[in-house]
Amino acid sequence: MTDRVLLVDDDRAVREALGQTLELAGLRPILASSYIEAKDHISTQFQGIVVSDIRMPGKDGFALLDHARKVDADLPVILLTGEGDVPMAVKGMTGGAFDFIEKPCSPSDFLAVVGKALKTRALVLENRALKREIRQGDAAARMLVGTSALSEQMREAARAAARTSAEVLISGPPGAGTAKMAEVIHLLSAAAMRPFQKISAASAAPDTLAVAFERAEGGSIFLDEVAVLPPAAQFALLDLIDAHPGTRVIAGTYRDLAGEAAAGRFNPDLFYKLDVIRVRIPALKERPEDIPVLFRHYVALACEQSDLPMPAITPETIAGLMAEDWTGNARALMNAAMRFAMGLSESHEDEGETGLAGQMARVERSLLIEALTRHGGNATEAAAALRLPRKTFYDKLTRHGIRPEDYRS
Ligand SMILES: Nc1ncnc2c1ncn2[C@@H]1O[C@H](COP(=O)(O)OP(=O)(O)OP(=O)(O)O)[C@@H](O)[C@H]1O
Repeated sequence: MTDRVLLVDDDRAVREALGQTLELAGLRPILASSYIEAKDHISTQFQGIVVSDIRMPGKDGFALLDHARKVDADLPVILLTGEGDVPMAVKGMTGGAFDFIEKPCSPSDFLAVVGKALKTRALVLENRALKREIRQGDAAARMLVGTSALSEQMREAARAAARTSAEVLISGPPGAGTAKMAEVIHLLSAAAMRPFQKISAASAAPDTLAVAFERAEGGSIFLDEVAVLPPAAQFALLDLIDAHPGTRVIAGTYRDLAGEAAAGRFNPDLFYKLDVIRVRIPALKERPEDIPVLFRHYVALACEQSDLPMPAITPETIAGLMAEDWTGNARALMNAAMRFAMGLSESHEDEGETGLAGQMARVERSLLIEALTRHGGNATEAAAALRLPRKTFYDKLTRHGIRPEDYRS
């Protein structure tokens, strides 16, 4: 929301009176008494405008106007002038001020000028956000990394959920990215500029939930692992959802919530309230093509963050990664990437698996899993896809300890 007004005046009485006027109008003033105090609030992302007195001890309002124009030429600065100070006002306008207001002025005149400037600012920020989005792709493309068809389905699901304001239930194994998905849905939604609150359900008391709803008003609340929400908090959540229709609840779970409700371990009314839009995050082993992509992404990120040179990622490293089960999903892979970037990755040499035979076995294993996943656990179809006789296929499954039923969709 573009509702901030950086109000700069060395006269405390004026500052407080105008500040109150702004607050009464539902705006969020930041009061400053000098150039120095005001300066650091000014940035290209500033969600508001500047109103500054011209005459101040030290650097004056013109200096602040100059500074603001240098940081962000599209940031409206309104100057406050003394009564009849026309030459000052003219100087301000030629210096790029948005408008000027003569002191003393009525609250309605003051708010009219401020309102116009805020509207201009909102349009500029919105335009920039749109341009950024066009340049970088949307939040789903940027934040949900992966090239598999399942990844693309995930991004589409995020976009579809974001187009509505209904409750969302995200299911997925631990570490697979439920929290990330919730954030993406929020960022793509019409409430993107409102707050996003994340709560861990296991420790959530009714009071914690009430505070979160207050803070997130108009935005989204993400409840991590909602199945373990204590019973009292489950009741409170039902009421809070009804009392805050403008705030969206996005719940994450790695348990079967319908099953939990049927077994009497989860409030069924709450289940139905949350189960409006379903988004499933597949485990990493269901989309092995994403493993190298995610790994490279996080190695590059870790190197950038720690100012390290990007290490070479050899086909052997990739083969090793592909052969792992990744029960810890994206989180575990991300940690492995961080360790790798820092040269701390564990060596498999002791396991005697780095030779050609070991690497081929790992690749073979990942291909078998991939085929089973793609064919929903159907061994006949998976064997046909790999052009293997069924018997050979089953022998290989046994050798690798793979069970087709684990991949049934
Ligand atoms: N598709 C993805 N692209 C990029 N990063 C991802 C993706 N999925 C998950 N991650 C990253 O993996 C880590 C784990 O994701 P997240 O915290 O969302 O998982 P979670 O399912 O909520 O885990 P848990 O419930 O166990 O905390 C995060 O750092 C997240 O940024």
